[in-house]
Amino acid sequence: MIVNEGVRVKVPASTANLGPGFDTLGMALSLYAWIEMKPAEKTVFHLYGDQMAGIPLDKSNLIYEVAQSVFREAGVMVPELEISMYSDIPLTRGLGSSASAIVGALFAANCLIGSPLDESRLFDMATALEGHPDNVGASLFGGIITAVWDGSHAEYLRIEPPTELDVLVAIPDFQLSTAKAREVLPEAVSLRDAVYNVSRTSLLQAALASNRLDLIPFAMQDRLHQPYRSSLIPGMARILEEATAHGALGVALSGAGPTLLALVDRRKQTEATLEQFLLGVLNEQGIVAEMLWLKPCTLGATKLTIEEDKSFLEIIKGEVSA
Ligand SMILES: Nc1ncnc2c1ncn2[C@@H]1O[C@H](COP(=O)(O)OP(=O)(O)O)[C@@H](O)[C@H]1O
Ligand SMILES: N[C@@H](CCOP(=O)(O)O)C(=O)O
Repeated sequence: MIVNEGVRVKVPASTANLGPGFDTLGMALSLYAWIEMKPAEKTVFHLYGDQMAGIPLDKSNLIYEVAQSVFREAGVMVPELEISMYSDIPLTRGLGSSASAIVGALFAANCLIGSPLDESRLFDMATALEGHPDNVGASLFGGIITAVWDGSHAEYLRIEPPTELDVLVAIPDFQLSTAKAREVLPEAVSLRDAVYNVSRTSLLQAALASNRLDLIPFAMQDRLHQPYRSSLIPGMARILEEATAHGALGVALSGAGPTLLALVDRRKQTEATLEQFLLGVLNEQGIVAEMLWLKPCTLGATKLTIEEDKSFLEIIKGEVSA
């Protein structure tokens, strides 16, 4: 099998659990990570950007481990790698940094050895590693992903995001790991709560697939995880309750939090009011938050052409400022 000299890939962030779609419905967002992977004499890492603090620089690094799982699966040996990564996706905030790292590593490693694994296999491997398909599906395929996972295989349908949909995220200045945010969830829920979520997830998917933004306010609520996680994010309960009165189509915890995400109809021009409301509520609770306006990202993981005369960092600088 041919091992290429090097590959560069770009991967979007994602929001999991979109509205009522707990562990099911994800959307790719216009915030990115870039990875360069090359075979090397000795493994070395170059991590750039404010978001990479604390990431291991040895073979326990997630990107390295995931790449090796691709090589094992394909029956190829590439034991030593030079890995460069730059990311604008904040760590442990509910915007899918781990999913983007897993997908980026799988995709880059597969490209490096001539893409012997198909997308479906990469999706299964990514879901097994992440534990749920919504984040990794969105980062791999882009757009809005509705997915099921049977423990060994993930199946999905990709929905093209409505063109008028904007996304506001409020990213609190504290981390909340997915593992910690899963500990507060109950083992079982009532039939009533299950029906509450099933009906809204069905309506939300149909509304997104048919450009019916007007139905989103009736379909974004959740009873499977948000009520239990609410105590971990001061101000969240009020934001979930009142954001639609301040111009959001709907609001949700992004992934396992602490980021809060609002869906907005661009034509309504409610940006300033909504932003002030979200920030005001969080500030009242003593929480500093970064507010970012994003768009749904229609592209998933993408291989970039390597321009021989440009370094990894030059490419990133060009992309980030574009
Ligand atoms: N580029 C990366 N390289 C190595 N590990 C990463 C990378 N990005 C994320 N991770 C791991 O994923 C963890 C965050 O995952 P998680 O708690 O699921 O939050 P989220 O995915 O929402 O950011 C980080 O603490 C780190 O261990
Ligand atoms: N469905 C998962 C989603 C975790 O997403 P992340 O972006 O916070 O890693 C959950 O809610 O536990």
